[in-house]
Amino acid sequence: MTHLLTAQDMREIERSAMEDGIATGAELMERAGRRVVEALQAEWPDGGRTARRAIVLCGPGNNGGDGYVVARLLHGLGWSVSVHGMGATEELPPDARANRQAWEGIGSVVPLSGDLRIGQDRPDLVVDALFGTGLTRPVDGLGGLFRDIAECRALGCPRVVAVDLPSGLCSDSGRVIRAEGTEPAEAAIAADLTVTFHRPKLGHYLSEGPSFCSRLVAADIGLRPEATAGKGVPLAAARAAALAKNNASHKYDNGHALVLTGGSGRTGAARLAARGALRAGAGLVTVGVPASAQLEVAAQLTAIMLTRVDDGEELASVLEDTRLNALCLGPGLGRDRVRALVPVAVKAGRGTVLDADALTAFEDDPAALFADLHEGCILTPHMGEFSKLFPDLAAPLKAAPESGPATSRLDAARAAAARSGATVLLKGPDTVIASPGGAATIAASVYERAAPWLATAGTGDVLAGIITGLLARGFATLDAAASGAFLHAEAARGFGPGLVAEDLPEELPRVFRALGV
Ligand SMILES: NC(=O)C1=CN([C@@H]2O[C@H](COP(=O)(O)OP(=O)(O)OC[C@H]3O[C@@H](n4cnc5c(N)ncnc54)[C@H](O)[C@@H]3O)[C@@H](O)[C@H]2O)[C@@H](O)CC1
Ligand SMILES: [K+]
Repeated sequence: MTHLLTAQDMREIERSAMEDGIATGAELMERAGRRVVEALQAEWPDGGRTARRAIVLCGPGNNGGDGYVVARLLHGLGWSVSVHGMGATEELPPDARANRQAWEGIGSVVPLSGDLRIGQDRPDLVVDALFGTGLTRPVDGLGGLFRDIAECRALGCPRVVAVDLPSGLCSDSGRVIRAEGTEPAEAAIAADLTVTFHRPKLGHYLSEGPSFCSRLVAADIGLRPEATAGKGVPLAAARAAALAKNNASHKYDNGHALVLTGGSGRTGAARLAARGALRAGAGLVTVGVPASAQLEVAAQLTAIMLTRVDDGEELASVLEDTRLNALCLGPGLGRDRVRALVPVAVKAGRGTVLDADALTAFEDDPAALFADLHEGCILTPHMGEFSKLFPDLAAPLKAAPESGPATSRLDAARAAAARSGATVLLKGPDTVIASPGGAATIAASVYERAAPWLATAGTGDVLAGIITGLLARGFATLDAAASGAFLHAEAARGFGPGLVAEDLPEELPRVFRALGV
């Protein structure tokens, strides 16, 4: 399982490797530079043609040190290399200084100026080694150069390789560190390929990270895997063994999910969720319908059962059946029904997914919702819904982050989980899932797992249903949310272009087969 690290984690891993004599800083830097060159050769094998020209931009720290290694190695491969550097040689940290001096034995270092325009030089490659995990404030005075690089890159030349991280991007949040009023494109360099070291960082996966990194390679620089133990946040993945069913099991062994619908004309979202719960493997799924919508829903369902739930009292009596072990409220529920049904559902103490209306109906009084939430509850907001329930936690995500490490979506989800007492799944291409105790997972549909067709109406309802189905099957809360988000994205990827929400549950059998379930 891949774990995403913070900059602090990485510094600790590097420090312990040096203290334990695993490698010196100079060795790590040499390997880092070498891995970058290997990765760009593997990415662009056509780099073997003659007239290869690179501009290497080197910053004032160890990221810049890696850049001086890359410059030396590219020169050794016959490239024509120009180096533009920040800071004076004697001010650089020791390993970076040594590598700059080694480069100075080969060529010059032009002081980096914001007036540099790469369009005039027409290089094949720009190596961005300005800032990596040490970025703490907006990059100053280089906006014009960054815009120039972006404009040239948009025309197809040069290619841009980022060393460790695109400069300007915050390693812990994936947000561009920038002054209020500036655009991300003038505060960070978008790359075609990003080569990071040892393990990916949170910033490669969260927020703007993937769009600035484009392609991500995590290269081995000889740090021990054990050094990472206990560090980082795992990327969600599905475990075939956990998803498989026992051949001897009865339908009730796989739980009974109850999904509550809205009134007449508003039942589609809950039916989508119910179908998701059934395909995720719940033994039985029942939809709870108000009298006004009973006929409409009955006409649409076959394997899914139906029971009448008009108000809180009826819900309480339905829930006397303790075999109903997972509940889903929100999709299409309608605000009036939310206020009547959510408190009863939550107090029943079952695994409970609250989505859509079940969240926004508490906009005026989130504390009223949080008061009864328990560890079996999962809130599944997208950013708009999150802002309504947790406006103070959403605010720093909307403002330009002027210093690093910046508040991340993970920080916000963790704080929301702690406050609400429920697991919070904050939806996006970088879905973050946090439980009240601080445990977290990231279910990212980015890079080779991108699922752009998921951004369509009704897909969130299916996600709520899949998670409810997994809760019914007995998955622990965080695991249900993380596995549900993973399966949901895999179903979207498997179906591909043209996907609509109805396709997601029907794609799950193929996802299970591909996972070896
Ligand atoms: N940690 C590790 O295990 C390894 C780190 N390496 C490289 O070292 C990098 C981290 O190096 P550093 O910690 O020196 O940090 P950086 O090289 O990212 O930044 C250099 C320094 O610039 C200053 N700074 C921050 N924001 C600034 C801004 N906006 N304008 C001007 N100065 C600013 C800070 O004092 C910072 O320490 C990694 O990204 C990676 O490229 C590699 O050499 C290999 C191993
Ligand atoms: K960089």
